[in-house]
Amino acid sequence: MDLGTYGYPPPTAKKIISNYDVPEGVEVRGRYDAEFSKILTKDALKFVSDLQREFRNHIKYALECRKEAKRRYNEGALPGFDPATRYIREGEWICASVPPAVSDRKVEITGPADFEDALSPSWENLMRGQVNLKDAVAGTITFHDKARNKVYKLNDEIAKLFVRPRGWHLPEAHILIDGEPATGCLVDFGLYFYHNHSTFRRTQGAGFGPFFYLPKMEHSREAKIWNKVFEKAEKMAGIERGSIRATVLIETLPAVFQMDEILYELRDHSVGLNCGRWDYIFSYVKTFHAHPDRLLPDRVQVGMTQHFMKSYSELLIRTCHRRGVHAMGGMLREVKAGHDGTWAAHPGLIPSCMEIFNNNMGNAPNQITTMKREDAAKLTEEDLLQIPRGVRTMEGLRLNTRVGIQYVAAWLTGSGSVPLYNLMEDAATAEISRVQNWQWLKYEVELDGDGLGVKVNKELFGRVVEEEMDRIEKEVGKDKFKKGMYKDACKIFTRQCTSPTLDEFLTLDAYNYIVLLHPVETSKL
Ligand SMILES: CC(=O)SCCNC(=O)CCNC(=O)[C@H](O)C(C)(C)COP(=O)(O)OP(=O)(O)OC[C@H]1O[C@@H](n2cnc3c(N)ncnc32)[C@H](O)[C@@H]1OP(=O)(O)O
Ligand SMILES: O=CC(=O)O
Ligand SMILES: [Mg+2]
Repeated sequence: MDLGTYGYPPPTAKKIISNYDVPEGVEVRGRYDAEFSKILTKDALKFVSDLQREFRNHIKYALECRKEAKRRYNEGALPGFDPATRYIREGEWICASVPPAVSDRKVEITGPADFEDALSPSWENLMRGQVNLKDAVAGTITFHDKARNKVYKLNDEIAKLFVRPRGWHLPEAHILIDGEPATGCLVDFGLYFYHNHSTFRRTQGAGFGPFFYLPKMEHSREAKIWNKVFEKAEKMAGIERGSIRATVLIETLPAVFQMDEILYELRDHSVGLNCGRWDYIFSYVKTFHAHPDRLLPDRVQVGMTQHFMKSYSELLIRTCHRRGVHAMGGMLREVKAGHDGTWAAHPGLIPSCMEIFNNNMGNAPNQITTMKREDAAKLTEEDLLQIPRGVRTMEGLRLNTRVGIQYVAAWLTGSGSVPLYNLMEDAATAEISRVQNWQWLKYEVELDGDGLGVKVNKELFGRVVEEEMDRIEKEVGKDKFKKGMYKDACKIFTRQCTSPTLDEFLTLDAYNYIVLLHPVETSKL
């Protein structure tokens, strides 16, 4: 049978069996579950399909523009500030004032409300995520871990939820709107907003919200679409314009030249920008994948002290504070530089993060008015693009391969966030491993840090893959190795590292492996 893209049958004479009550033009091809049906209500799906129909052409256009920019970078052009929007960068304007509910954001725990880097977007994960979010906003979420006989419930004082929908590029293959897969982020946003806006504003946002993180944008035209989506949502809900607030992750290289423009588009809905450093490194490689003079050293050497990273975070702080909103970022170095808060991926990190921010900021909730970083105004395109310094080693190649394969194996089996070798791996960090291997192979780079003059080529990589698979098997044990999807992961990762053209996203290809469509039966007609 021809399964077409994402494995669903082409629209011939098939009758979909689904117990979901759907509006006109919408098909739900994910597994039916009574819990999910409380999320996938006809009205909520109608809201999602309205968003899809109104914005699909804007989204298609924005993704086409990404391709066009890529073509230019591949021909040698560099990303830079857009002369056409100088008036926005130089103009005096500020964003709407920060809602009191989120004025202090010194430490944000990541994971629980993430549909993005930390999540494998299977139907089960996404829908369970929506069910959990609804219960969390209602304050009723509980979990009984039977194996450990432990019951989890919310404390009296709870963190404010920021939900991170997927990036613009990811489809949701289990929901078809007018015969096409829905845009993943509109499903994530639409279902969550529809069910929770009212409770959220009452219990968490002090009249504002819901709050969002927006990932992986490359241009302000993409922020403009989000702004319009927010306005439409506010209108549908009958709430004041500017109620919804979002922090945009600056995590692509082109977006660093668009920070003012992105804030400007979202000025009624913004609560700042965040340095998404891992995707940013990935994006550096991707943007310059046709530039052999811009090869990265080992992944572990690309930290915040690299000039291009330091410049990016300083310009982000300056931009945010000039426009009256938060600059979210990293730790000690960054709090001193002017960041207003950080992410912690594990609760064990919270006390030290909190201590560092409290010690450096005193009782102030943030540094928006006190750390203007006007000095960062002098940062140039050259600063933001400076080639990272360091060396490449065999261990770097091995680690990328070992981590990349294990991450993809975990992702294929439902986990998007995996602690490996004392680091928290997610889709963004796995992307660095993938594109770095691709780049080194493509340009047959010399591993100059080992002093052996070894060049990376397909033969060497093939051996590395074999040896690292053996090592993974030893580390995780034969049983887990057999049951896990390590061989599929190895196939996906290796294909992407060696393909003649660089795949846009690791997860786009891997998504085909996790789409599980609802059974179909042949129509009697
Ligand atoms: C580039 C980026 O996008 S960065 C952000 C993306 N990455 C993330 O968000 C990662 C988030 N982190 C996680 O999901 C988890 O920490 C994991 C899955 C990696 C590890 O989880 P576990 O295996 O449960 O870790 P561990 O056993 O050390 O956890 C200790 C306790 O902290 C809890 N915990 C761990 N991480 C988190 C978290 N992020 N949020 C809330 N609670 C957490 C665990 O539930 C556990 O609680 P318990 O002892 O009461 O049962
Ligand atoms: O989303 C965060 C990142 O670093 O990427
Ligand atoms: Mg990211």
